[in-house]
Amino acid sequence: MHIDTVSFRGTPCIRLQTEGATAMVSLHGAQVLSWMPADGRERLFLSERAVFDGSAAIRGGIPVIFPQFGERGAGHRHGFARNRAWTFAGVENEAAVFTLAGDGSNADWPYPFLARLRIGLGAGRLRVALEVDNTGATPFAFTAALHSYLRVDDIVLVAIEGLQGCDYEDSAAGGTLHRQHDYEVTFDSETDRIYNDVVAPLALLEGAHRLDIEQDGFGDVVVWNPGEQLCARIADLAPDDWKRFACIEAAQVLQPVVLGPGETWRGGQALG
Ligand SMILES: O=P(O)(O)OC[C@H]1O[C@@H](O)[C@H](O)[C@@H](O)[C@@H]1O
Repeated sequence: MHIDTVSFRGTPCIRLQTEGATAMVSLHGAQVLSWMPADGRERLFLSERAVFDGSAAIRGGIPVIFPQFGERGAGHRHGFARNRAWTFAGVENEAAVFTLAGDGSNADWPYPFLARLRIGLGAGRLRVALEVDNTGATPFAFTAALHSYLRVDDIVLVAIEGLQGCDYEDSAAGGTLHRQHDYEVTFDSETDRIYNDVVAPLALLEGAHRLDIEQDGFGDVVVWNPGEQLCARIADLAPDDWKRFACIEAAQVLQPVVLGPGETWRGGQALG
């Protein structure tokens, strides 16, 4: 894998290149901002209005959500990891490794930890894996997600396969519980769901395009698209951007991870 440091949209990034594919990873948040497989077609959505000055999370790419998903806890919405400077630690086993260490001084989540994000790239495949070590002396609990913003041409033509039969919490309808009866998930308004116990691989379909999505370690899948009305209220999205992405997140939300001293948790998402 060829690695160099570049400025992308004005923010310092590590660029990964192999077999004709390229990925840009921002040191801010260890966030993959761009992924172009060898066919040269960008697969991730990154908002033109994304903020890169650290004052907010970067809207798009693959934000790392840790140690709190959404507002399920006393800490920052979607956790602090997406707003921290991570360290590029080099390449190990063909994957670029980024680390973030906590010394327990964070008031909202006061636990020592070491997080590693491993990013592997192939001609047509991207794999992102999060590892968390408990480096302290007491157990801690956390929730997490790889919040992938997958780029589409028109959300109304998009379908997700692989969730039929799964139960989900509908966050856009007050957290009510439902079962996915239809074979495909499609989008016609705000969609914000947490599917649990997902085992089948997923696929994002749009016309002739298909993106396969696999996950391991993570038990849940979050599907999010703000729809037109919520999109209009999100400052770092353009009014039409809701048409341009579907978030399919490998997540561990409904059953928090509990990690004892010296233990490690791992979860990953592969796209391709
Ligand atoms: O605006 P944020 O903090 O990046 O969150 C975006 C969305 O992230 C999704 O994961 C949540 O399910 C949504 O409820 C939320 O709106």
